[in-house]
Amino acid sequence: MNVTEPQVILASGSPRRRELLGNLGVSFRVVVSGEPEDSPETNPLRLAAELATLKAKAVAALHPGAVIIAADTVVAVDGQLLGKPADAAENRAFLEALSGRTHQVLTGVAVQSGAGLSCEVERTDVTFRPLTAQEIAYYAGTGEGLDKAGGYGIQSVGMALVSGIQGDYSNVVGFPLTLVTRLLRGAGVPVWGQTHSADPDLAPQPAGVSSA
Ligand SMILES: Cc1cn([C@H]2C[C@H](O)[C@@H](COP(=O)(O)OP(=O)(O)OP(=O)(O)O)O2)c(=O)[nH]c1=O
Repeated sequence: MNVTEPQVILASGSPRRRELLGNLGVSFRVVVSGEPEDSPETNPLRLAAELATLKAKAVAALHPGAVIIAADTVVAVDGQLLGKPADAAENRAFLEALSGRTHQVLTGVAVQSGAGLSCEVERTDVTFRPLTAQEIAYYAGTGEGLDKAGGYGIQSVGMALVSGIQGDYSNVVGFPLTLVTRLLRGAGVPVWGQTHSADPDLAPQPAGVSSA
């Protein structure tokens, strides 16, 4: 790492986020905030932004001077919020709610740096094919969805539940790479060796909450 580059901290215990941030060629270390992810917020977009901001600020308070990046993923179907299922029974209930429908995956990304806090939310629409009771019981029995919002993992066995996706795939896995790239570059962190991009979609934008 160049000595003038800011120190980057990923405020997340998620192995998916660690792997995806590594793919961007960013040198970083991991510090998990341990903040409880509790909020009375019922709007999925605002909830994702609020929880990502909470995680980033908790770690920023302990590491002033570093650039902190945090994220939070929530799933919403027909106005119902689905977090991580508590057990296999709740995982089955989530899969029943998602079966044959299109749901929204929203990931809030918060970057705290000397320039302040930037937080935005990326949205991807995912459609599940209609599932039989046997398929729901089978997938819930794998346990794959228990540590994941919505109770499934699109990157693994759960891919077979999905009939369509509209938007950024990496967002569903919990780390929307186009948004992450833009926010990190806006905070002066090189991604693939660059702090700027000719692509207008990747140009730094004013801080705020928006959906794609
Ligand atoms: C829908 C879906 C979610 N997920 C994951 C992404 C997130 O890691 C997780 C949602 O929980 P989060 O609370 O966003 O993240 P986390 O608890 O895993 O990690 P941390 O709070 O420390 O950053 O669900 C998948 O991996 N695949 C999927 O298809």
